[in-house]
This record gives sequence, C-alpha cells and structure tokens, in this order.
Amino acid sequence: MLKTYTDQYKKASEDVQAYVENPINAYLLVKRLTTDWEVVQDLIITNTGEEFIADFDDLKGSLKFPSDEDLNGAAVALTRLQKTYKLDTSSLANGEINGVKYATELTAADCFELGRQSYTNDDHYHTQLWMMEADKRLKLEVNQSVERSKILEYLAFSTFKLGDVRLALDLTNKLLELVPTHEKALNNKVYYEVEIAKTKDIFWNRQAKLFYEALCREEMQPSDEILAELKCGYMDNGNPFLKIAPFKVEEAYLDPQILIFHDVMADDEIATIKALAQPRFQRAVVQNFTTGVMQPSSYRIGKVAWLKETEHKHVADVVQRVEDMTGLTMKTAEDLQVVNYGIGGHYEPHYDFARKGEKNGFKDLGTGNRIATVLFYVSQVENCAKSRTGHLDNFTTPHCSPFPKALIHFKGKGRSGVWEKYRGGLLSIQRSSTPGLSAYLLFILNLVHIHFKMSDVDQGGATVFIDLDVVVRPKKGTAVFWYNLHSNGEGDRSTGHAACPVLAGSKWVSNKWIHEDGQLFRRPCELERPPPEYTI
Ligand SMILES: O=C(O)CCC(=O)C(=O)O
Ligand SMILES: [Fe+2]
Repeated sequence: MLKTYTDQYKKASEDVQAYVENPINAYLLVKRLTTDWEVVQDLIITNTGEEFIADFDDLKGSLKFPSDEDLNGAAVALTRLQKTYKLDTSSLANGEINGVKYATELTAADCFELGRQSYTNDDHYHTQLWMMEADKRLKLEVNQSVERSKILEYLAFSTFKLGDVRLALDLTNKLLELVPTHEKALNNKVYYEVEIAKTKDIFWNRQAKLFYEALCREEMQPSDEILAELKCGYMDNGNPFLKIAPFKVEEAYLDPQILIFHDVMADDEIATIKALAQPRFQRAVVQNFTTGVMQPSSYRIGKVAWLKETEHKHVADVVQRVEDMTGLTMKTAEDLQVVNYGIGGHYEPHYDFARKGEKNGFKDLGTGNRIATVLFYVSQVENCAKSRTGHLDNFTTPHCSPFPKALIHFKGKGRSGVWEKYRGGLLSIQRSSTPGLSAYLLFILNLVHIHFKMSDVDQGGATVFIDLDVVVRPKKGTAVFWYNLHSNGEGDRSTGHAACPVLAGSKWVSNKWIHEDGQLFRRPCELERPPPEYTI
C-alpha cells in the first residue's frame, strides 16, 4: 500500500502539471485520495493509538481531500474519453493512450473502481469492460488488490443488464463457487434461471440482435464451403410458358433452400402495386406470442397494405407468377402484402410461420400454417447494387458459381429439376430423369463469367437470415423464396430472418405468404427426415 503511494508521489513530483493533465493519472490520483485512502485510514486505525487518529482526522480536514463525487467525476471523464475515442480498455489499464505510454499502470483494484463508478452511473457497458479488465489483471497480481468475488458480483449484474442472461448466470455460478453463501448471488441465480426459461420462447434475445446487426453491416457470410456449392441459372419448373422465358434463379443457401428469382416483377406491375397500396397504408402490426393480439411494436417499423388479385390484373399476374415460381397453389395463400419502410424502418428477427404454442397462429385463416414465403423487392434501396459487376449483373449472390460439375437436383424428390450445363456456348436443356412432375433448370456455362464482390453496405435495408449468415440485398423486381416449414409441417427454426434498418431512401417489399393446405402433391418431399421444431 505504502509503495503505491510513494510510486505515485514520485511520478507526480517529476512534473505535477503534466501528471494531472493525463486522465488516467488524474483518476488514479483522485482514487488514491478517496477510496484507497479509506483503506489507509482503516489500516492506521487498527494499528495505532487514538492520538494519532485524531491528528490524522485533523490532517484530512485541513487538506481538503477529493470527495467521492470527485472520484466519480474522474472515472466518468476517463470512460467518456474511452467511449468517444474508442480507447481500448487494456491499453488504458496499461497507462497507454493511442499507443503512447503516459501513465502508471492500473491495478486490478483501480480497474475495479472504474467499473464500480461506471456502475453507479448506470453505465453497464463500461462496468463490464472494466470488471473484465480487473479480473484479467487480478490473475497476474501476487498481492491481490481486490477480491475476485466483488468483481464477479458487478460483472454478473452488468452482464445481465446488458441482456446476456446466460453469461450472467455463468458468472454468478463462478461467484457462488468462491462464496457459496453469497446471498445476492443465490437470489440472482434463481432469478436468472427463471428469466432464461422465459426467454427460451423469445426469439429476440441479445445474441440474435448482435448477429442481426453484424449481418446488416455485412460482417458475416456463410462459410466458403457453403458458398462454393451455390448455383445459379435458369429454371422453368416444367411449365410450358416458362420455356420461352425461364426464371433466372440463384441459390442463396442450400439447406434450407433459399432461392432468389430475378426479374419477376415488371415496372408497370410495380407502379400499380405502389399506387394501390399507398392510400391504404397502416402502421405494421405483429402478433403477440402469448395473447395473440395484433399490435404495433418497435421490432417492426413500417407501413403495410394488403392487395387482392381481383383488384387489378397486375396483382393477379404477380400472384400467378408466384405459383409458377414455386409450383405451390395460391388458393390458400394470403393476399399480397405490401410493406414500405422509411429511414430507420426495420423488422427485427422473426419467423414467418406460427410457432408451436403461439396463441391464434393463423387459425382464423383456416388454411394451416405459412408453408413458404415469397418476398418481392418492389423498390431498390438506392445505390444498393451499384458495385456489382459481371455479365449477369442481375445475380446478386456474390459467390454463386455458374459452372456446376454435375447435374444438381432441385431439392426434394417429387419435383426433380436439373441444373443443366451449357456446352460449347450453346444452351441445352435436359429433361429431368425423374418421372412425374418435372422441372427444368437451364444452366449457362463458360460464357457466363460472374465476378461479384461484396461491396460496402450502401443504404442498408437488406434481408438477413440470422442463423445462416445470409444477406439478401433488395433489388427491384427480384424475389426471395424459402420454405418456412419442413415437409412434415414442423416449423424450420433456421429460417429466422429480419429486415435491416433502412439507412437512406425508402424500401418497398411485397410478401406472398403461401399456406399449407392444398400443397400435398405440390411440395417436394425432403430427402431426410426433418428435425422436429424444438418446443418452447
Ligand atoms: O423486408 C424485408 O426484407 C423482410 C420482411 C419480412 O421478413 C416480413 O415482412 O415478414
Ligand atoms: Fe418475414
């Protein structure tokens, strides 16, 4: 303890002005004279006589020591600087600012105190950072400057406040290993366990949010192995009309299959859809899982309108196209939903299907659960596709490989399609070898040289699949298709997805939600037995 003071004193005396101008030193100096001083005082009290203590109290009175408020001020100043200039906690604790060593190293106790002060200010983010640093430093200290249990107590609680209940429980368990009778920890443990049990049902937890945000910034993507398997080409699904103009399709993911269809909504259709939707837009609502009530929520910010096929030929044409694209009947589908997001508009991670235990689900509709989604991009978020290059600049998946080595079957048994090679620069079509419903997929080889690169995020608003690391950028006239349910009717939990906040401009999409009823002979069976939808 004494050494800490003499070291600090020596350093400060070299150049008093320079010493206190540094925020780390300023904090340390104030700390030595507040919380640390109390320890000194305690030491003296236990070791010496009354007389000295009287002198000591006089001394403290006359010298005007910094108060707890001063300490808090110094700590807040340091964390503010840390936040503004993104200063790394470990470097600060080493006495460094932006790579330059200015000050004395902090002890575990100094870091702990910074954490404690941050905690007093309800700044759980910095509490967590500093408590973690304190814990790290403590491991290296011979004479431990603070008790680990104290660090863990704050760390666990701030971690809980930051939303990571599981980690909070973990830390609390560690604390209980050290102090099994720690009353607060025992209570918190029970509380955290209950919270975890409750939130099992809530898809929207902090972890999901972190993935969602990272995906929106395009910081993640599927592994190279997965990307290498993705194909793109032309598909006519065996539909005679489409032989002339087959769909231009690419895979964004294989299992579950996510397909991107290009040029499936014409400009005049888009104009009609926008014109019909505009006057009847209403704030988007979501269904409360427990009560079944439709209500506005901060997790979905946008405006919504519904269009019927009977209203306009263009709407009917688009719906017919969905049938052609998917092979699924539209008889039991919901009306076409049009959504408009303004700046900051978004839809946080969710499933399109009704989960087990969800109140109401789609019971009113009486057509079963939402088996599949076709999501049209009715507008392009400005500049979104600007950096894509290549012959087929309509393909948005940057990694799709145009040259399959073998014929790839459209996933599923019932409707087997074939990715066909393009030989010697000519298109060739090969009929699927599977009898019954057949599908065709034309494939262009050799001539197509796709050279895509991931660009910086331009204006946000992508659709992201948070378990798969798939990012689909909005592109006018394009649609994404995926099955929400396994072929046995169980919800596919890997289809969790979200609409990233729009950074600039406005984003229009249109959903066609296809339902289970009537699809028995239309949907291909899955090759493997699907996993059960885990229950809540
Ligand atoms: O707007 C998007 O990108 C996704 C919308 C969506 O997931 C939904 O409306 O259910
Ligand atoms: Fe959705």
